[in-house]
Amino acid sequence: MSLPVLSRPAADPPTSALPPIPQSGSTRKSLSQTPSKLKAPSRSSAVQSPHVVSSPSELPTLKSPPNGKTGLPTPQTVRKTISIGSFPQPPNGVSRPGTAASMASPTSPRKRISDVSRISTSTTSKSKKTPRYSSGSAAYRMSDVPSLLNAGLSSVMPTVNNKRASDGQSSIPSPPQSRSSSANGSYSTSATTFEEGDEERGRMRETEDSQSPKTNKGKEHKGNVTVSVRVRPDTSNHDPSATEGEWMVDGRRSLVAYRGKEGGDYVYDNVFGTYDDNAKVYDSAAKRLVRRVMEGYHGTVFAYGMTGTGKTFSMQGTMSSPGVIPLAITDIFSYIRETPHREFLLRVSYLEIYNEKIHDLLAPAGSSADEIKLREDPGRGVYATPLKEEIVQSPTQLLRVIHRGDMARRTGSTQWNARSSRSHAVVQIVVESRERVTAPSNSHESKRIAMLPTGVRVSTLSLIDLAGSERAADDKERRAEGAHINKSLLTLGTVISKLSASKDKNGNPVDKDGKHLPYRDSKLTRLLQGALSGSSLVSILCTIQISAGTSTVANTHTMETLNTLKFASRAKNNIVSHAKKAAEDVSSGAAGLLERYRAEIASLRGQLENQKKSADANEEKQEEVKIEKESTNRHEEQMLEMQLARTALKERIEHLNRLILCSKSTGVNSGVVSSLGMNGRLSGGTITEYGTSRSVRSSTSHSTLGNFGASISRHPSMTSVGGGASQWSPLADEEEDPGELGDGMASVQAQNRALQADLQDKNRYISTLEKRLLQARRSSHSRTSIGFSRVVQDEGDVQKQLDEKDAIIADLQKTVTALRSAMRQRSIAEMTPDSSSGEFKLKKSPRIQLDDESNEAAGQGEVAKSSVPNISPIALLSPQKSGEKKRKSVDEMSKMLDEMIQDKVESGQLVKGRAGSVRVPPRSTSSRRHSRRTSNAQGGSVPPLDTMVAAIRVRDSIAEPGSAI
Ligand SMILES: Nc1ncnc2c1ncn2[C@@H]1O[C@H](COP(=O)(O)OP(=O)(O)OP(=O)(O)O)[C@@H](O)[C@H]1O
Repeated sequence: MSLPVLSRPAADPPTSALPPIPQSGSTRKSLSQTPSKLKAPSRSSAVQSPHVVSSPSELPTLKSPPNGKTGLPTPQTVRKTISIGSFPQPPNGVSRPGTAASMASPTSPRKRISDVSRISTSTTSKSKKTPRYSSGSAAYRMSDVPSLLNAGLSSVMPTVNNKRASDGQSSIPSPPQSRSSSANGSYSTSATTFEEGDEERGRMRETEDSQSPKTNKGKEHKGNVTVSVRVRPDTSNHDPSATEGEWMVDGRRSLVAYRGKEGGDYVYDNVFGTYDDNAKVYDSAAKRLVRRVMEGYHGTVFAYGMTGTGKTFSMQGTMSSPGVIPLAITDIFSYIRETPHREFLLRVSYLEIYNEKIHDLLAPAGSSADEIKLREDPGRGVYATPLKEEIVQSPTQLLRVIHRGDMARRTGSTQWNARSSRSHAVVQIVVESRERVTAPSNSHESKRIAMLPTGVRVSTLSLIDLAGSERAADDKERRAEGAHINKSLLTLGTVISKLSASKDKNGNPVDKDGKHLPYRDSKLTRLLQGALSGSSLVSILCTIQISAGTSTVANTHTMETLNTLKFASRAKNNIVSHAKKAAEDVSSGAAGLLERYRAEIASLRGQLENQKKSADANEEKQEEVKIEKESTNRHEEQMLEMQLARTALKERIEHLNRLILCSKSTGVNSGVVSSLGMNGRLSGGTITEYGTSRSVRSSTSHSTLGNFGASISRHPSMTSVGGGASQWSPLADEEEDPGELGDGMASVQAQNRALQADLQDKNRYISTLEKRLLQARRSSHSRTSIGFSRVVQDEGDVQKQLDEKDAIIADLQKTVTALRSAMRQRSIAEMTPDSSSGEFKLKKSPRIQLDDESNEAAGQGEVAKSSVPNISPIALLSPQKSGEKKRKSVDEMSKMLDEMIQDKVESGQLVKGRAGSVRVPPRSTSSRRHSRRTSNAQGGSVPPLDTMVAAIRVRDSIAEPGSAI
């Protein structure tokens, strides 16, 4: 069969978001005028459908088209349950549905389902006054019913002549495929190619709504309610031909007709046959509602039907054929992707009503949650609380959450369904959206934008899988569950029927708010109150299973199926939706999570920036502290170095001070005297020798012979005394140092050391000379051996030189000996300033005294003992009188030495240097001869120096008996 191409309506497609009720006045009128004549095609009288004609005689019949050659029953065989507002009404007189009886008229014995297409054709062809109607009921319905859920469908539906794959019937084609996105990428749905235009129309309607409120005033929005019927394939073993002729399912015309007892024709928004899959069901029954929810409307989709008829199958589906819920989730996220100018926040909850108790299916297993109650809020409507809500960001995440809830749902095996849902399950997806604000470029702007009063729109999509109505089960528990289920379903039917009953003569509900309706009789109706009372878009999917035969089961199925069909008819007729797009709430109090999150994000951003600033400041501070610390460390290091240097300097100073003190106290420490081994000499000391030694000291200090002065500081003796020759610097001042007690004792000591240094230097000088002499001898011998004849003439000169050297050496040795002797004498003089006087003994230290006792006569010791008072060693060692004598002797000795040196200089034996030093001059032959002569002429006469040397030798021979001079 080819259907005529649907011509676009002359007028523009509907542009109102919430279009006026598509019912013509006649339609509503006809319904209102004929309620008494209509009765439900059900045996049950509990709920009477006012839209079903009970008698074919009372109903107008559809005439066959003039060219009707189908041989199909007369038009009256097709019942018209067309009072459903969203459906286009046939022209006058043809809208009255036929009855079951009419369907079973002789002219049209039982029609087989396979004949439906012909039925449809014949039916429409008979309507002469309404050629459009004859062209296909679905086609003109959609064009004439610009409801929100099928808004503009006619305008985008190019043709309606698509052959229906199932049942060989034509049906409303699905919108073209617009996307293939899915949560898992495993499926796709048709649908949204036209949605851009659809959205545009939606917006236009929205604008019109706001600009011309009168347009919708007083008009019903029945087009916002979609009722669909889905026929489940019969899996029973009975002969499928048994149902033929008894039931007719015409998907193209959305018709279900029962020609049995109390049968009739039922037309809905959608009728899905056994071969229609879930995608088809979703596209036709729920897709647009989901889209409207994303635009800001509340929407409710629920499946109603007898147990085992495919409610869960339709809502959840399978992996290969996902149902309404997963497909809706896919579309939700597709919409979000396609709407970049808005931002969304999704949160989902999942509850079940089991035995009239609400359970949170997302609550962790085993958690003792509080009892969930239903509350009502003017803004939110009726809602369950406390209920766990999860914010989801992807289809997969949302599907996982719902799957988790499914796992927690109560199911049980019944005689009709191995896995029967024993509860009503409600998935609620709350969609928050707002205009997207430009991403801030800086923090200041961020704060400013965050404060903008952009409103948040909150809408809710409720996807409900009701438990199936059922006959009393054998099992007790199942019976109890069934009782609750049936009670709630009965209440639902009652409410829906009362919705109808509460209408006034004009067809308007008397109580728009539904205050007097028994919503509170069950949790289900209470929860569905908002949807049933018209604040939301509604899509009801009723599932049936067609059975034939006369068996009890078949009869039960038939009864239940008819009840379901009646329920669907009542729902379609009675539910009036006033759904409006939710306003964008700019008040902070009622703002949704999105706004709160936005504010929180702004606040967190502010905090982050503050933290960043403080972190930067901290970093700077730390840097400063670090630099400061480094400088402090450097400073400390410097200070430490300085401290060390100061300490070292201090130590040096102290050391030097100690040295000074030591040097000053050298004469004080009598122990030093004994360490010098003076005791033995003390006994042998004479006044003459003492005086000699003093003169030597004087000579040293005043004449500064040679390098004596320089050598003093390096003298080992100084080390022993002062702890280090190098630290002995103030020698020059020593001569000026009057001594610790001002008696010149320290000077004497220093002179003593100076003499020792002199002695050392002289020794070195002597050894140097000896070495040179030896070298000269060697070279002389070698020269002799090489060219003896040639040098023999110089032999005399060499010999002379050697003699002269020997003489000088001898002189120097003598001088050294004399100096040494003088030193010793002076030391003795220090200790024995006046050996002849009894004063000495009196002033000796006790130690010296003891030593004396061991070396001298006992008598003297006794005197000493008896006469030694308790006098300090300093006093003993620093007798004023003896000091004067010593100074005098030293001066005399110095004077003598100076005279001797002067003699030597004058005689040419010594040459004075620039710095007052003296040296032996290189002798000329004449001078050497003169010297020899002088020496010979003098014979044994000894010059004054020699005399002194001799004296010293004498003394040395006393002091050092073993030493040979
Ligand atoms: N249209 C269909 N096509 C194929 N199989 C279907 C269809 N509808 C239902 N079924 C199958 O029928 C069985 C029962 O379906 P389902 O559980 O959905 O029924 P129900 O109405 O939810 O029952 P209950 O109310 O007891 O939960 C399942 O095995 C399901 O796969």
